Amino acid sequence: MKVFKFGGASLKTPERIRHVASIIRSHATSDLLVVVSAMGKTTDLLETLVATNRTPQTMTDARLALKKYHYDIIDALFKDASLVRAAVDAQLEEIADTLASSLEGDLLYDQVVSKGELISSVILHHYFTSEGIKSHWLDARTCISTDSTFREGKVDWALTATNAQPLVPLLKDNIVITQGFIGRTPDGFTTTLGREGSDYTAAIFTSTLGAESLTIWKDVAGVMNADPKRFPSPVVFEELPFKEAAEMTYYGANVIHPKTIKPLANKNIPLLVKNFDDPSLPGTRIHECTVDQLPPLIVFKDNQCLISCKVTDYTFISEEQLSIIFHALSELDIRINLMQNSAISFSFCIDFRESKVIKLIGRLQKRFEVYYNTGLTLITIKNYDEATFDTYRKQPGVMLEQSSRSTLQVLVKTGT
Ligand SMILES: Nc1ncnc2c1ncn2[C@@H]1O[C@H](COP(=O)(O)OP(=O)(O)O)[C@@H](O)[C@H]1O
Ligand SMILES: N[C@@H](CC(=O)OP(=O)(O)O)C(=O)O
Repeated sequence: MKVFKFGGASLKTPERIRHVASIIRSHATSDLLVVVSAMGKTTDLLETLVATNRTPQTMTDARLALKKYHYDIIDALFKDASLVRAAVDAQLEEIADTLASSLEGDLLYDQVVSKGELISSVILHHYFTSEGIKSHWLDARTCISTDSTFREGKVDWALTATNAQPLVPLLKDNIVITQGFIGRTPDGFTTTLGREGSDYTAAIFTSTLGAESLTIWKDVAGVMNADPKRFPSPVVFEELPFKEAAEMTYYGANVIHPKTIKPLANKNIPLLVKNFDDPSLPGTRIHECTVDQLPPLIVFKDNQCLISCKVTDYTFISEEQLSIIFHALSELDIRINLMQNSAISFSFCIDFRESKVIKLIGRLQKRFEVYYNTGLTLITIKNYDEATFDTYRKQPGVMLEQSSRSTLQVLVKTGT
């Protein structure tokens, strides 16, 4: 069996959804698990419904936009849209009920933001069925078990593997369509696996079911040495070792979610990144291989925050102080993207998630003088050559820089 994953960019219009059906039809009508994300920018819209600065007006606008966007897609896909409209309405009503409940914070976020995938998978299931593709709709939450770390659910692999077993016979006669990005806690709350986490869901199913491959369909020709939205003509890799792909995603190449590689590499299952618009293109095969002489890989990670902790009494930064900082980071589940220390201060760069950063700074201020900057981009150049090394070091606004024999990282001021 195989697993296919289609992201929001591949599902954003009725034409693209028709194209998804044609890709599926040309590959198989059974032994295929299809994982889908929310359509287009739906997840961003859902986030505005739970944002801390939401106003009645932004909420009304977002609700109307959500309904109109999905209705327009449904009306273009179905002759009789009433059944599918009703299914979408049911999800929208659940969102309204949840927003009116006493839930709050990250728990509320996950109950609402998870709805995008539920809506898109219902529409696709009905569309496949109307097109004669035998499709079974699966609620991914009945398989993907997580703990209660809302917004970043940690997967219970053993339970998930047990939950997924009933899929094996089901896949013999149908394709199974399910949602990326979402899971469920033991006490029945929905969790999300982190923004852009549908790739990870697809890898979990692939690994758990022992599928022969995972294909992620993207709006690019494959994995490239730089984001084509930032660079005019990057090189497309035909193949890439798991290790290189894992490092690229770790540094922030958002073509694949960082957690996707490990479950596949551990079971030696190839990951194919294929072009959605032109499936005849070879795409990129990520697997166990060696590739000589990779070109410089350039990765931009936006929305970074630099925090500097300075000791106040001229003591040098010691293991004890570092342990206080790392303990706070670990308790708040924050990952460091770059770090550097001097005699009396320790600086590190993390993703800017406002609520977490505020909590972290509050804790660190008890022991240190704390300074921070936001609106930064971390640029990583792996396998740098002389030209790229010079270009990136000399650009304006560099706040922190670090290089090893093969990798250069610069943290640059880009926003406010
Ligand atoms: N190294 C890279 N190679 C290819 N695409 C990249 C790379 N880095 C960033 N990207 C971006 O990733 C995008 C695809 O990811 P994404 O928008 O998350 O797709 P989806 O919605 O299908 O999950 C591309 O449009 C491209 O701009
Ligand atoms: N819809 C979620 C999960 C996801 O993975 O989406 P996409 O596959 O479109 O990146 C998000 O936008 O974060």
